[in-house]
Amino acid sequence: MTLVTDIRLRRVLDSRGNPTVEADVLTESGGFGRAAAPSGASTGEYEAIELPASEAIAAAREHAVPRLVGETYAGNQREIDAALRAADGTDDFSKIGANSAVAISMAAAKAGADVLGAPLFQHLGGTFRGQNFPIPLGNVVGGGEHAADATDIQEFLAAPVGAPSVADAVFANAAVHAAVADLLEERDVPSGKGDEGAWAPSIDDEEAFEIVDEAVSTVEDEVGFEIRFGLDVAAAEMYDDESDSYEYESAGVSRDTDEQIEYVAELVEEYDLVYVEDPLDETDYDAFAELTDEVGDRTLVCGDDLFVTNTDRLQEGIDRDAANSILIKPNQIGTLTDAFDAIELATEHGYDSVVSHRSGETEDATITHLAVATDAPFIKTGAVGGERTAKLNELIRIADDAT
Ligand SMILES: O=C(O)[C@@H](CO)OP(=O)(O)O
Ligand SMILES: [Mg+2]
Repeated sequence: MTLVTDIRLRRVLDSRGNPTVEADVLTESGGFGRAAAPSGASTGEYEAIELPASEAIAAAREHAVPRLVGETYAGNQREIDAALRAADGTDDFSKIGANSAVAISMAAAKAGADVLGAPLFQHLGGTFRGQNFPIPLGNVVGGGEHAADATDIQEFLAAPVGAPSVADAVFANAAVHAAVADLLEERDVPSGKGDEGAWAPSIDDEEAFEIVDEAVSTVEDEVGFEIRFGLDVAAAEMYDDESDSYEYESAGVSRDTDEQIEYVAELVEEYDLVYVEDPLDETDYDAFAELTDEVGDRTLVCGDDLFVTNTDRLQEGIDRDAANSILIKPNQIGTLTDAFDAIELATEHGYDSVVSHRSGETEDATITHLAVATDAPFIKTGAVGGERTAKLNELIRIADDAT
């Protein structure tokens, strides 16, 4: 029934206005799945390779499509993803592009779910999924690679940890986003938005901490449940190899590795941060381990560029006690199978998984289903903006049993 009978690939727009790969997968019994690849700006050095969309499409048509059509079953995700890997033949999908691979992988999963008549999260995670929901981490202020002339820290993320329901959590993050706008206006700070819809004012990190802290407290008082916040430092982007230091350009501050560890530990303390992603360079397992030793009992120390959803890199982190959570981005590794394997390895070793969007996104909501399917405690997918609300609204629908 789920025999793949056709795969169509096309270029569509992502949220930054760049071309990305969209895949349609059709099956023998009329099953249909469509998915599109997202795209990062602060990409990790060890990520799978994204090719220009037209190149990725041409390569996938030549090498992957003939191996999948008439040969594989959309209901068998491991078989689909193994065929994609075999068609590519490299470790990093540099032949067909991780963008083609992930679009086909996700579209096949949707086609499989369509034939079975099950919601995608249930097809991926089994019949007992759909009872627990991830807490959304909402980007409310940001800079780094996502906006010019804004904060050095890439993302300040609202975390409605005490929300009684998914919808309450989603609306709380939007309210924090709105409260930040009010505070910026009070301070006469003009602001546009960055790639993920977060405010991107021309302020330094210190001022951003004050504003986000106040916005979170204000909304917490309004809604009556606990809201905390966290960070994606994206420290690899500010790390300078030659001087072995972290350069905070808007504040005009430079920190060596020990100072960076102390600085982040102090931030965790002062703001009771619930989450700290990529606080250190993507190659520095030792520094990650030191910080985790200091604050890992109080906060999630999450590896994004450090682990790049790769089980080898995660295993190394586990062996070295480098962190206590992993960011999961299917396009960083190329297939849903690989993303699942990373989540399973993480869970086995007590690491929390945070399923994540990219800064360049589409209306595709596969990551929401992946988060529910794997019982991930958090999902990072912005707070506002159509390509972000596509995921958040899907989460509300899943919780409402309406997918
Ligand atoms: O660093 C990150 O975590 C992501 C998503 O927020 O950004 P990008 O997609 O640019 O890598
Ligand atoms: Mg990150």
